[in-house]
Parts: sequence; structure tokens; C-alpha cells
Amino acid sequence: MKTIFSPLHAGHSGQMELVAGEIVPGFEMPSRAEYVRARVESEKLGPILPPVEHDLAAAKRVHAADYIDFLPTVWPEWEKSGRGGSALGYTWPTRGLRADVRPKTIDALLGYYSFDAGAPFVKGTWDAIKSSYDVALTAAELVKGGERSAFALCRPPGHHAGAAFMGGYCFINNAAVAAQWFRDQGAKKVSILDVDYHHGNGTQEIFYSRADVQVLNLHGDPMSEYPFFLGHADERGAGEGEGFNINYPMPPGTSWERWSASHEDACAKLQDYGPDAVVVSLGVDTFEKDPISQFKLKTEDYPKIGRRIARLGLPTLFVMEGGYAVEEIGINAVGVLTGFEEG
Ligand SMILES: NCCCNCCCCCC(O)(O)C(F)(F)F
Ligand SMILES: [Zn+2]
Repeated sequence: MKTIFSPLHAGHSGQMELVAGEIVPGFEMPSRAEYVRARVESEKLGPILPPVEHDLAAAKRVHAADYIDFLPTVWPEWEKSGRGGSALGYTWPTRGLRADVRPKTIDALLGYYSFDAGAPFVKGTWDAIKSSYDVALTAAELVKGGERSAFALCRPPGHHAGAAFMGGYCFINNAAVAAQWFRDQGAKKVSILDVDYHHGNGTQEIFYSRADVQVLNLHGDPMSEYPFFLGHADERGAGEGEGFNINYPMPPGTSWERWSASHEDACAKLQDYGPDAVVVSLGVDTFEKDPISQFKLKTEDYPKIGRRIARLGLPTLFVMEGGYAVEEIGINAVGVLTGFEEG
């Protein structure tokens, strides 16, 4: 399996995040991607290739153009306002407030275009975002070109980013961009299987009213887990999209037995749907030692996930999402990929 990776991710570093009332160093740190890259090498998964650069047209197929055009302006505007540190929003247009009027100042725009305080910008963030997007598209091109699978080693991740908002370490929804690109390249139907511990609220929002992209999400129950405000089992899609969004919320403490039962059901529904390609939002924060997550999957479980996905017999693009047990993130993520290769 080929991996696409860009060192430009490392420019997104030193960012702070607001967690439990404190400003702390971001969990989503550069070493995450470096551990995965090192593991790809040590496991001899296959060549590691740089991304091809793309314009932002494919991003604007799933994101609002004004949102995408805002992203490269963030750091220059923040610096112009005389500040350093992390560019973070702190006021959001929630219920009872207006989001139909686009404000002008950078502080307001950061809130207007985000849903939480978890998507901080630093000087190198835009270059990292753009490289992650290029990584996803380049890997998708390999699959379109006939490769059975490819690994988009994306950083920053993307599945919390909606059509017009960032959050949860995510800015451009790499998996959504890739799924739409497959559609634009002629695929009739695409499935997105999100196995990250957190619900991919952005991916759900983007495709919620559509029947041509099926979205299946396995995640911590939003009643008690981030992102809290989307991801319930009764969210099945809207209009034409009814039935093509499937959520599997699971309680804290979920281990392989319960998780794999959801995964089996999701794979069966994916098979029934019969897509031309599968995009896997590969987060490994389902791991028992993950510092911010509450599932109990073990290292030996990850190859089983890959083997099950391989049994679908479909062209498959793996897009890196979350995982914070930094030492083991490479072992577990590449475990899925080697399991897929053996499958
Ligand atoms: N108590 C910890 C607060 C957690 N707040 C943010 C969690 C973001 C999770 C991001 C992710 O893992 O879903 C992604 F795949 F996008 F990276
Ligand atoms: Zn996650």
C-alpha cells in the first residue's frame, strides 16, 4: 500500500487548546504524524510519496467557498491585529444569535467559522491544512488510478469540519473532499466509514441530505462525549439522504466485543449499499490507552478492523484522523493497514 505524506504538517505546532477551563498544549501534535510515518517505514507497508499540489476547487465542492477563502487569511489578519500565540475564536453564533450576517473582525470571524475552541491557528497552520488536503487528493488519485488502496497520512485531521466551520483540530474535511472527488471522477456511490472514537459531525453534516454518499459512524455516545451535539442513532439522513447516514453511538468503556458488533453491522450495510469506493476516516483514539478517549480497543484489535474492511472487496482510501496515545498511534494505525493488506 502506498502512503502519501507531507512534512508541511509540522508547521501546525505549538498551538494551544481550551480543555476543561484551561489553555493547554494541543493534543493534536506533530509527533503524531511522525510516529505513524516511522511505523509505515519500519513495517515496510510500501513507498511514502509526497502529495501533488491542487487548487482549492475540490475543497469548495464540499465546503462553502467563503469559508475556504477565509482560512489562508486567518494568521495574517491575526498578526495584523497585533497578536501572536494561537488564533482562536471565543464567541459563537449559537441559538438566539445571528449567523446570517458575516462580521468583519478576525476575532468575530474565527467564531463565525468554528463550532468550538479546538481549531487554533498558528503561523504554519494554513500550509499544514493545505498539505493535508493535497495528501488526501493525491492518495485518492492513486485509488482512482487502479490501486486497491492507499493511505492518506493526513495532519491536521478533518472529520469535525463541516461545510462552513472548523473545530476539533479539523479545518478542511479531507475524507469528505476525497469522497466528493471520487463522485466527480465518475463513482456513482461512495461510502465513508468513520472509525475514529469521536463522531464525524462535519462529514455527517456535509452529506446529510444526499443518497450518493453513505456515511457510517462508530463513536462515543454524544450524550457524554465530544462533539456532544451530533451523532445520535436517530440521525438517519434528511430528504433524499434518509437512510444513508448511520450512527453507532457506544458507551464509555466499550471494548472489542461491542465495538466489533457495530463494525460488523456497518460493513454489512455498506456492502448492501454497494459503493464504487470506500473512504475510511481512520482514527485510532478508540485505543484503551488513549488519553482523551473512553473506549477499550487493544492493539491486537486493529488488524482485525483492516481485515474486515478488506473483505468488502472495494477500492479503499484510508484517511488519517485522530489518535493521541502517541507512542502507539503508529502501531495501531498501521495495524489496520497491514490487516487490510493481509485480508
Ligand atoms: N477532554 C478533551 C477535549 C477534547 N476536545 C476535542 C476533541 C477533538 C477530537 C479530534 C478527533 O480525534 O476526532 C480528530 F479525528 F478530529 F482528530
Ligand atoms: Zn477522534
